[in-house]
Amino acid sequence: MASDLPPNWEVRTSRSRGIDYYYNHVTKESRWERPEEANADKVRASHLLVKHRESRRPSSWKEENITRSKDEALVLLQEYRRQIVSKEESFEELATINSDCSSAKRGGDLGYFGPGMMQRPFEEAAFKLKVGEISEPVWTDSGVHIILRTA
Ligand SMILES: O=C(N[C@H](Cc1nc2ccccc2[nH]1)C(=O)O)c1cc2ccccc2s1
Repeated sequence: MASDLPPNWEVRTSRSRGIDYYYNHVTKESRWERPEEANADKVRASHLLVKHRESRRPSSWKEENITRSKDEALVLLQEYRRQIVSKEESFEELATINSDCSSAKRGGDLGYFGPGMMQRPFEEAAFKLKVGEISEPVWTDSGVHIILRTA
């Protein structure tokens, strides 16, 4: 995404070849290819996960043995989504209280991630979102999620 150079890099022109190269004045490294921002192919997102009895690990910090059905999990998640979209509650607040993922301790924040780092349905949904947008319910082997893209 960001086309500007990462910190400490500058463009120089090779005297012998007459073409641009890239020089890092801190590390004194030079290279022909343009250095990309570290997060160029990454997104940052938070999520609220509701697990069910068929989840890959039907247990969480909230509940040792999760027995709700998939349908019950979806009803719960859709109510959380309604409260967030109507601005009755914040995403961070509801994720902290209700998410069955350990990221609940960080308001649902998963940090930056790139392709191949999260379960595929989650990754595909997250990369489709614009910053600030909340997904529809997304099913993975872990349960059902709503995702907020934050960067
Ligand atoms: O896989 C995790 N937690 C699982 C539930 C889960 N399953 C997921 C699938 C996709 C994205 C996030 C997900 N979180 C658990 O607690 O059973 C992660 C927790 C955290 C915490 C901080 C940052 C990344 C992660 S990924």
